[in-house]
Amino acid sequence: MLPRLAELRRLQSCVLRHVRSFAVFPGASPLVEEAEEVNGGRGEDITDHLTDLTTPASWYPAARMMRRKVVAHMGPTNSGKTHAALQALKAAETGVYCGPLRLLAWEISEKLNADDVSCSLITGQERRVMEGAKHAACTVEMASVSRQVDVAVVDEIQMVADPSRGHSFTRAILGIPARTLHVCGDPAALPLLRQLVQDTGDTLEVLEYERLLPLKAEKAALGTLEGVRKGDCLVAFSRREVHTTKRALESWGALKCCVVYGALPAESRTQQATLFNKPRTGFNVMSASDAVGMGLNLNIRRIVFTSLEKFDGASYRPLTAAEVKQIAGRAGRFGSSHSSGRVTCMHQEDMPYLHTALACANPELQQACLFPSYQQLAIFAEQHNHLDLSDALELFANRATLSQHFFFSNYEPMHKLALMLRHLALSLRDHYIFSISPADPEDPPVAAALLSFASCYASRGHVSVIEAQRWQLKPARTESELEQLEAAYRILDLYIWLSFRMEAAFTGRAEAEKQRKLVTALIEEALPRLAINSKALTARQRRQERMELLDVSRAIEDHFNGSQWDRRIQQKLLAPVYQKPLPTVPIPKLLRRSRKHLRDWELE
Ligand SMILES: Nc1ncnc2c1ncn2[C@@H]1O[C@H](COP(=O)(O)OP(=O)(O)OP(=O)(O)O)[C@@H](O)[C@H]1O
Ligand SMILES: [Mg+2]
Repeated sequence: MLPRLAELRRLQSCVLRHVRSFAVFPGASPLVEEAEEVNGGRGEDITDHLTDLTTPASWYPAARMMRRKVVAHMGPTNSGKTHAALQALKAAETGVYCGPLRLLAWEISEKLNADDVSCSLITGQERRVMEGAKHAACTVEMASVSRQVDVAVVDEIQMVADPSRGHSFTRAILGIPARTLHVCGDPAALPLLRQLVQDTGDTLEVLEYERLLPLKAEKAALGTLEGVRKGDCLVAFSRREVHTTKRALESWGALKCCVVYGALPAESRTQQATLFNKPRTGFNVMSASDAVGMGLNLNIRRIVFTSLEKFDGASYRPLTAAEVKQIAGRAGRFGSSHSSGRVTCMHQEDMPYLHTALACANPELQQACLFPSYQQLAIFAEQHNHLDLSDALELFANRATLSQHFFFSNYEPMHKLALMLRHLALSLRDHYIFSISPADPEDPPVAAALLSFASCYASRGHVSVIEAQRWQLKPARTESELEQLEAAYRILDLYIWLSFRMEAAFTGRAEAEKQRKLVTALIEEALPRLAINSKALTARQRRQERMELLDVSRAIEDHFNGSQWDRRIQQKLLAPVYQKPLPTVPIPKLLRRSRKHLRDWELE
């Protein structure tokens, strides 16, 4: 047999082996499966060009077999874009909605089911498959690129330029095989969208929208909290400030304050939004982080920025104009009880920047984010003497060639997790799944949980939610106990996410979902009751807390660098939260007790 042919045969079997290793995830609805698409259509020269990412449109054979009609709904926030796209989705025989947040996917699946369009919900952590449903609402990462539908909606497409998650939007826009693909987003994304549609050979129709209700920037800043009125949403950029603002507002007794922030479970954010939106609940103002910027339909009269700076993981930076507008645009939603939206700041010195940001158009997006599929990485690793995932990722990123309209995704978080796990006996596929999981390497308890899940899995091939993590589920009396509950939620969420991808090993999903529900109830029970006041911590306690966090992050850092855990620090990290025995109180009783708290201030 010709050597070339032998080489090809070997490669072909290698591709098939990797494709098969990524079976469609059990429980996914027929419309949705995740990232196991075949990197098809490139046949014999796959090794030479494996890191050639210059033609991503050719990665999606199912979409290329049809001439799709792309409809772009372009406009500012609150201009009816999603609403219009949903009308087409509801009228279609089959369809899928892809959004950036679980909250949005939830909201849309609720909306469609309420309108008698049976719609499944598929996110990384939820599978609510409705019997016979021909519609699904999913997070964009879960979009299928091999199942054909009549209509697909990809919402918030300006996120195609997001350095970490943008590649999922690029994959959805290039690869969903929909007869009609509706995309909604900011007009700044239009020139780049035109380029993507030109690459795919589809047709493009552009619909432009105006804000449905005016958004007015006030002239003067609020100055102090005394100026806060019902319907206001105060926006801060740290969990601590959100709670401190809540505490300060409630200290007068006139206002009851809901909270929304990223670390809060999605269910609790919805519950807080409902408390805020419904009349006569008594909760008439909101203290929120930028998590309020997308996904929740809120009855906000005015947005008050307590700051126009945020910490982006490395340093403090001013909000971009797009971020200011995304958040300000939440005021005065069409259909809410307000005839317009208003926006201001707490401090007068921020007002000029606010006015400038609101007045300027968002800079046009130049490039879409791109990341290789699992198959490409797996074959590349195999072709290079079976490199482990972290090395393969680095080498691939260094060698990748892209066209001028794309940039390589920020793979740092995934690389850190891959490094942390590289000493474990994991197959490439399992190492990849653990490394793309929604564990934030900068989130010590969750990173520690991932490490223990993966260690359990590598040594025993099985991970029960009770075995791998032990935490105390009890009503939170202090802010740090509330933070522990929020961490427990994220760890349960991570376990459930893994259980959908490694079902035979993570067998405690039902138990984890029950505990996640309990933790959510305990968090929601604590929020209105907890007197959180960062000043309550003495300077010594605050210093101690900061030292602990420093110790912990140093331990995690050591781990990333492959050195041994510092046993003392590991005990410090794991002992306070995870290694105490579960409460003797049986869970249902604890849940009833929490429910009793819930009833005390439940909605009328
Ligand atoms: N034609 C309409 N009839 C009734 N309600 C509408 C209509 N258009 C929009 N709405 C409602 O107005 C609100 C804002 O609309 P929508 O969410 O579609 O705006 P958007 O442009 O997608 O906003 P964002 O950019 O913030 O996502 C929603 O509650 C939506 O249901
Ligand atoms: Mg929208």
